[in-house]
Amino acid sequence: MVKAEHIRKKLGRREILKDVSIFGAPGECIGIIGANGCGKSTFLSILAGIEKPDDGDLTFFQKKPLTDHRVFTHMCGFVPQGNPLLEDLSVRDNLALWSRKDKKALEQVISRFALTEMLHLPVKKLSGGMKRRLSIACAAADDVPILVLDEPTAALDIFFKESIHEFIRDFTARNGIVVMATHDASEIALCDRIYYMEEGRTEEIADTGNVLEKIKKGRNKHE
Ligand SMILES: Nc1ncnc2c1ncn2[C@@H]1O[C@H](COP(=O)(O)OP(=O)(O)OP(=O)(O)O)[C@@H](O)[C@H]1O
Repeated sequence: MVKAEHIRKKLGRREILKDVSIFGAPGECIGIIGANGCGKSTFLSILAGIEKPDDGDLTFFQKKPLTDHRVFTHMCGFVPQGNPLLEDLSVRDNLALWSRKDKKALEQVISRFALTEMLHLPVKKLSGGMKRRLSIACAAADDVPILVLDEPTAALDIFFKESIHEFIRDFTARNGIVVMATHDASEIALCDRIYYMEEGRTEEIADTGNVLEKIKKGRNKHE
């Protein structure tokens, strides 16, 4: 399982995260929603080991990543909001760079993400949708049990969106845990558990039918 408890984080002088807690069991897709700038990306980068929290704790399947950083590497794949790929390198080289897998296992990832045709291409020649798909393939290449995705399908067309949603469904069906920030209603529908973030705090939303109403209220408060 994934557990974040009472995470706090200051950026500059502002305390962006004041008390953020989430829980995810194997096979669950966890959604983090909330208005722009509420701190979703900051929290996800802590969950993926990119940033350190000022306070609070993380547990990944009884292991403590904050005291043993290797736990992040072995258990967690991360797709940040921006493009993490090296643009001048080929698709194959990006996959090899991100993964510790042997050649045979890598071939399976290439086939699962339908990347065969473009392996030799430099990343800079790919469309935005293909780059996103490749970023997720890189994050998932090592068969990690946890995937942290920051707005995985933002700005993608319906075809790419659906192919990434299919991957998320397949990953959780194989008992993986996905934690993702999203503003997308079709993605919210994929989630088994949803946390609403506002003013640096999270609240689990029991009635997922209420989600859009909640976002609207939060937005009005800030206008
Ligand atoms: N390095 C930094 N120093 C100071 N403030 C920062 C820094 N990085 C981000 N912030 C601020 O922290 C707040 C939270 O940003 P964050 O990107 O985590 O929000 P978000 O919920 O992911 O937003 P969005 O939905 O737009 O992606 C924002 O107000 C942002 O301006």
